[in-house]
Amino acid sequence: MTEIPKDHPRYESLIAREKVAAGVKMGITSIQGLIAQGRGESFDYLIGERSTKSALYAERAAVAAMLLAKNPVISVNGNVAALAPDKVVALADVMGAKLEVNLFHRTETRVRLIIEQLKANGASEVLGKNPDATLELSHDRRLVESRGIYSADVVLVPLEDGDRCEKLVEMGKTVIAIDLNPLSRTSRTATISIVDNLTRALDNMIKLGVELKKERKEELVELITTYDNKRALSEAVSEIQENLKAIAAELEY
Ligand SMILES: Nc1ncnc2c1ncn2[C@@H]1O[C@H](COP(=O)(O)OP(=O)(O)OP(=O)(O)O)[C@@H](O)[C@H]1O
Ligand SMILES: CC(C)(COP(=O)(O)O)[C@@H](O)C(=O)O
Ligand code: BAL
Repeated sequence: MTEIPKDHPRYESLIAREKVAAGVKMGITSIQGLIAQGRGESFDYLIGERSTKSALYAERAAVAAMLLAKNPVISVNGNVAALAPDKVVALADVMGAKLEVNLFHRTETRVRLIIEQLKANGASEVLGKNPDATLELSHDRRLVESRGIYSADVVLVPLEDGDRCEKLVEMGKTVIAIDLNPLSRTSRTATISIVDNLTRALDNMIKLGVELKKERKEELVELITTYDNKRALSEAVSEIQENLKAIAAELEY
């Protein structure tokens, strides 16, 4: 990895880029994952590279939904495994959730390497190697495990594809997306759309998980029933508008 000086103004973002590039070299991340990361970075710029108010609102509801779930599952792809293997394992622990590898550019080698990566970061069990169920999709993301994504009531899908997200919602599941693009089909079809960077979102969710675990069940139910995803998404778009307006005002001469 290229050494990134700690005092670089975009340190976090450059480290993330190095991690995804290293993921490709290790065979964990698909080459297409680099493009997905670049698209994410551009939206991160637009939201100001911080967790916005609307993101925190969605993250709180997402944590409540995961804590109340009977079978919560976190879906892991090649970008997630490169960027935050320690954080997804920590989140699964706090939430009592299962981890399942689910890939668009699926190869058995990548599935194996990602499982090894998660285990090296402390996961005891990772599903995805032996899919025994299918979603109604015409690509490899259809391959799932019956104990995992197939029967999950709540699924966390970071960096998701719109059509699988839609399918999971159609199956009656609560789908939590993490996607920096509030305009993506994923963001617009998920039950809870978190418009935030994967690494910041996971850090926030781990902290919130520890905090909300101490709450009464009624409080968690209240958080979910009062949550409005349209409001969260609309605020995410407004936050981008405000950010751009502030920059435009600065540039005006
Ligand atoms: N580190 C990251 N954190 C959060 N989101 C990210 C990150 N890297 C990439 N993304 C987002 O993940 C998405 C993955 O890209 P992909 O090409 O699958 O989107 P898409 O096909 O446009 O999605 P959709 O089908 O939902 O419209 C992009 O919208 C991108 O903004
Ligand atoms: C690159 C990726 C974001 C993930 O790919 P994989 O790790 O194979 O699920 C994929 O969804 C895509 O948009 O191309
Ligand atoms: N975004 C296209 C591929 C996928 O994530 O399923």
